[in-house]
Amino acid sequence: METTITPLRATSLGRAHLSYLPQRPPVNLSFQDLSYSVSNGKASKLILRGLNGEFHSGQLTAILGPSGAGKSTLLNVLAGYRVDGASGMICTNGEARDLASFRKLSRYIMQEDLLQPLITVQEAMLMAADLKLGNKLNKEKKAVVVDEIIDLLRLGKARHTTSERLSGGEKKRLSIALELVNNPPVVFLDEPTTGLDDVASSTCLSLLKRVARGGRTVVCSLHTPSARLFSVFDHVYVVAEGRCAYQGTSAGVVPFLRELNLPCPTTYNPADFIIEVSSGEYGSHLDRMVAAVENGRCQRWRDYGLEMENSGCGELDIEQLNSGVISSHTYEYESSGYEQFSVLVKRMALQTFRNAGYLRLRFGLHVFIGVIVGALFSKMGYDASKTLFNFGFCFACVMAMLYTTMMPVLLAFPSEVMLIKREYFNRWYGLKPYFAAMLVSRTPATIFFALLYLVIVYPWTEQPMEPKRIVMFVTICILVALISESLGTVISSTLSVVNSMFVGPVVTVPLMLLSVYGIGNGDDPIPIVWRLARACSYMRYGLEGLIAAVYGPPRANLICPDEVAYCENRNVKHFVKTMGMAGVSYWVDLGVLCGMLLATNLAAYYLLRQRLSPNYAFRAVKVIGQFIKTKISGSH
Ligand SMILES: Nc1ncnc2c1ncn2[C@@H]1O[C@H](COP(=O)(O)OP(=O)(O)OP(=O)(O)O)[C@@H](O)[C@H]1O
Repeated sequence: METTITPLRATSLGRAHLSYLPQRPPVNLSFQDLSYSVSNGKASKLILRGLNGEFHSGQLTAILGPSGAGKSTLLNVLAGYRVDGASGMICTNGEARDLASFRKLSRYIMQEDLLQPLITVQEAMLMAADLKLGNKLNKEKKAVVVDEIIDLLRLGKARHTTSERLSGGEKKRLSIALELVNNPPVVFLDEPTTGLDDVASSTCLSLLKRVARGGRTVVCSLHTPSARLFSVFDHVYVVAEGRCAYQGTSAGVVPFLRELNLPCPTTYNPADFIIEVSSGEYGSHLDRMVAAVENGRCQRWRDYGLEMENSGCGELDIEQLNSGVISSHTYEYESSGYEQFSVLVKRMALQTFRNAGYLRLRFGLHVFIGVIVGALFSKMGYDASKTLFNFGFCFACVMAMLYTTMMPVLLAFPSEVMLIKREYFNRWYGLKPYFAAMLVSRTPATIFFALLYLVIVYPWTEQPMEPKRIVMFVTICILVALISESLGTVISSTLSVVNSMFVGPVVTVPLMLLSVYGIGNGDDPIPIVWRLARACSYMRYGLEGLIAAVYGPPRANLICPDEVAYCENRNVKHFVKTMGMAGVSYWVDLGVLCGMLLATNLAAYYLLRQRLSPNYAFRAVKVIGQFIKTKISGSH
């Protein structure tokens, strides 16, 4: 379908005045014999059992059911968030769903409000508009779109508040607002009222109903809504034990149950009652309910009471739709890779500068470590009686570069991945622009802090003040810092914070030990296995590079203090030989470090891609991992 952008008239409902948004086709969603199972290594567990149903555009649909019934799973499968393990047919407008095309048309708002921190509502909305609408609209029109959505979701008062300071309800509304920016025809929401009080839930649901009235298919999974909230829904789909226990209007619930000889007490909330009945609190009636609605096939209750309520979708003035066909949609992003890159760099830079506390902490940390290292190795650069200690200084620099850059990544990146996952799934941007923006935005800070540390320690420890040696030393330190940062990204791109913090040291300690393996051996050869293992340690190349920068030829003999009778390591060449680094070339080390930086970044990119959309090999590895985990936990 050609996406045309025309100003839309205000709807006759006078509620959803959205101008300039791309017109989209209405999307009716239906599914037949939908099953979903998970394998836990030993056996597979059937979670959804042959469900059928239809969710129409212009309607607000609730998926209800007892806890553990399969509501979120159904939503995940319909949204395409979970694909493996699903069987059956999912159709859009009567035709088999094409997942890639469907993802472009649908948005999934997850239970947790994963919002970019330190960005105001207005900024977040404008950035979302830049990413999702590209250059099809000029700045002024994008501002109009943003203002209208902010008004629609009543976020005007919080316009200049940063996302972490928003209330629970405002966060939820911002999550919804961000996904409405390019007018998606289908919106899925997992538990949109969780954590909200009754008033906030009511506001949220009536806003969603307005969104639906704009012609979108809005589907939410919900726990037990109050009777007032329940009546807001146009369509209710009850799931119990992975089967459909009711499908129809909210008004149809009571007569449906009455027909099955399950009269709802007049003072009772019908939503609570149908959930209690389906969960077996009044005996086992689930089979009868499932049979009465033919596991979701029966349409008898679909329009029940709609004439009375005058709220059927037939009454709607759905102006934001046109008659396009979905299948001819292009799968491209609305904005170019470069546009995505520049918006993301701007967003990341803004977040970095606003995070003053973190910047101050990082600044303080580098100064603190610089002072400690400087004091420990004070004036040892020219002192022939302390040459061995000066070697220790070079090693300390490698360690400082390793831990000061890797640890923040291990701590912060796993949460960032969750955010990327949401935005990537909802097609805000591609991974390449994101990854490039991440590298561009974080590298200057890494270089700045490495320099801050070196400005303290280099002169304090009296290393040679020759410009060439300084540049060589600084370059190696920066490369070690950048590799450590990328290695942190490799580790944390697939692991949780806890696991990352565990795996980080587990990976780096052997690399650290290997970097000093064979030191002091002089010319004695070390076994090939250890040589090969040592070749994998970037810290080894870092250490060699620093030694070459400081002691590489031409360097005069060191000064032996008067009070010391004999300085064994006065001759630099002799010292380097004793350390087993006689044949070391600075340029080879530099080249290998550059290669390793490239390799770690490629690995980080690959793993992040697999985390966001895993290929078969990666999924197989995950299943094998789960299998091993089950075996291990089963054997205890
Ligand atoms: N990956 C999985 N492995 C094993 N069991 C799973 C997995 N995912 C879901 N389940 C099980 O499937 C059932 C349905 O889960 P789901 O999250 O869809 O329920 P729900 O209806 O949304 O529940 P709640 O209202 O409590 O959030 C639960 O019993 C859950 O334990």
